[in-house]
Amino acid sequence: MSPEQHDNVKIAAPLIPSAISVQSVFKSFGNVAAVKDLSFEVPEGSVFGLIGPNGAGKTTTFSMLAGYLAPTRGLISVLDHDPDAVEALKGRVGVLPQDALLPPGEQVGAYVSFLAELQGMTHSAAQNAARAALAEVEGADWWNRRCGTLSHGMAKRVGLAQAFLGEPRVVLLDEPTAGLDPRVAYGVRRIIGARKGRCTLVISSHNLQELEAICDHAAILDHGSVVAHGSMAELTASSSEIRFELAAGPVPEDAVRGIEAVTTVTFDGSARELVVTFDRTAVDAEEMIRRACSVLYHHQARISSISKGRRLEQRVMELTE
Ligand SMILES: Nc1ncnc2c1ncn2[C@@H]1O[C@H](COP(=O)(O)OP(=O)(O)OP(=O)(O)O)[C@@H](O)[C@H]1O
Repeated sequence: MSPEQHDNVKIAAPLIPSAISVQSVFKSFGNVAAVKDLSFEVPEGSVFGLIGPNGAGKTTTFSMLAGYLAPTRGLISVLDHDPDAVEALKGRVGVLPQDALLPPGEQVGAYVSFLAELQGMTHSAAQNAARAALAEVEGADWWNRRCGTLSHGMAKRVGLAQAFLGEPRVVLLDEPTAGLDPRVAYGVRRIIGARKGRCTLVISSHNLQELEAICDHAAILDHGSVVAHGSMAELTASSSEIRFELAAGPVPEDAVRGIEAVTTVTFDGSARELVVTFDRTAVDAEEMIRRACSVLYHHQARISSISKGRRLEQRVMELTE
């Protein structure tokens, strides 16, 4: 399927203001078009996932949002400024690049507080901000450690601390859990999750389960273009589609089709999955589950599991090549 054939799921204009706006952005490297006609909005206060397979354009997009790369064409605004407006955005945007390296000979506390001073803080304010940021990533005890002695997971958390310095309004995280063992990755996810509601977070990641759990909005990229964007509920259709996994036994498809507000019913015999879509302006998902369960039980169907919508992973597989 070519990108042009994708049903570009554009959700209605956000009711909340955008922290980041990307409009018709193109980025080429020589004759390689890394990003083509990219447009999406990141609602203020959201946790926004940048999703896509290898080569989709995530890092290029991330680098443009962070002001590291200029678009070839199009408009990006971060908190109503060009992303490279260093002075205007100083202290208001925190960035964790994917391969951020710490200076091995520097002590953690001195390094993080130096970065805080670069944001314009006084020496004592910078020390306080560095202590607060390190405490947030559970690294308060590392103040006197040399960066070069930290494990990969600790270094990633120091990277997060520098991105959180001074309560930025926007935090950009590129692959924050890549290469971490599951326990450390879990800890990093917990730290990021605790930031929810305090700022706008943009997270680029390959880990779709992680993004589904943590993000409330996302853009799915493929071949340099956005193939879908919107709230996680919209992307996974969790408010308009119910999936029933049925154990061996009757599958009363027609009876389910007859339920008021049901729009389509399909049954995948190999997965034994009954997929019910419905008019969500007429009923909510919980009411549809109640109605469908009642019909399924009445016809002696045996329900193994019920889920709302598709997994993000499934949606991404459908939309990307
Ligand atoms: N500096 C560059 N010079 C030439 N081509 C580039 C450059 N940076 C990226 N590209 C190309 O642009 C396209 C998008 O790359 P990008 O790194 O943004 O994708 P990605 O989604 O981050 O991929 P991955 O998940 O593998 O990191 C790819 O085809 C890549 O080869």
